[in-house]
Amino acid sequence: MSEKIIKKPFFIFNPKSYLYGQELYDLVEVAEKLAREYEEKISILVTGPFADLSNMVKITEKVKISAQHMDGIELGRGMGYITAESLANIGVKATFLNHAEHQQTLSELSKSIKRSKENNISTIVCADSLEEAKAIAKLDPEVILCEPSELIGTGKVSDESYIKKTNTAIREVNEEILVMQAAGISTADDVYRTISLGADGTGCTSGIVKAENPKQMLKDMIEACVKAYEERQ
Ligand SMILES: O=C(CO)COP(=O)(O)O
Repeated sequence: MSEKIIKKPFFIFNPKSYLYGQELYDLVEVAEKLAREYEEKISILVTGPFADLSNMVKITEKVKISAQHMDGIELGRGMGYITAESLANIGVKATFLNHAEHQQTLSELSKSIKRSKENNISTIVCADSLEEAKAIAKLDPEVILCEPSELIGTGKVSDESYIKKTNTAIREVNEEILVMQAAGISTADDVYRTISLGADGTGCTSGIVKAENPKQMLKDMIEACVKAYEERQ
């Protein structure tokens, strides 16, 4: 069993392929400062391109660094694949799986989740619909990210009924799974609303990388996550 490294509430900054190198590390350092300041109050994760992960791990202590994808193969043949061992070896603590921009079949997902657990890597598995979320919940990932693909990058967020329905459906299958709600999160108010509606965590890509001041937006979103969760308790 993998040791759980993600606690409620959590916030994931997921710069995808928008950023790399120093521009990315500058934001990772902002996230690290906040993770130290709010250590008891929030888990903060940042994903990165594979080539940047090792450098990101070196400049962080409290922020958990996540891969954007991981394959379920064993060590051996597998040209161009990413193994759990290679990520764990450099200190990566989590991985996204089945993102709308890097989809996997249920059978591939099941293998990736198994290999992640064998290597103490937390899994954040994306689901595009209520039905997909229920099917993925049976595979026992650490986090399910409910993220309707059509909202990604639009600045439009899931409606209240979708958030509540998916939160409940996942917890009915397995109450240990953490529920993340995202896609279209573009302001600190979006973060506050999502957590207030019962999500364990949320996150953002374009709302931060395209903001006038990405560092400030990252800070505002993380603080909104802490505030909403405290008020919910
Ligand atoms: O795909 C996403 C994270 O998994 C979200 O993307 P946006 O924040 O740009 O909508």
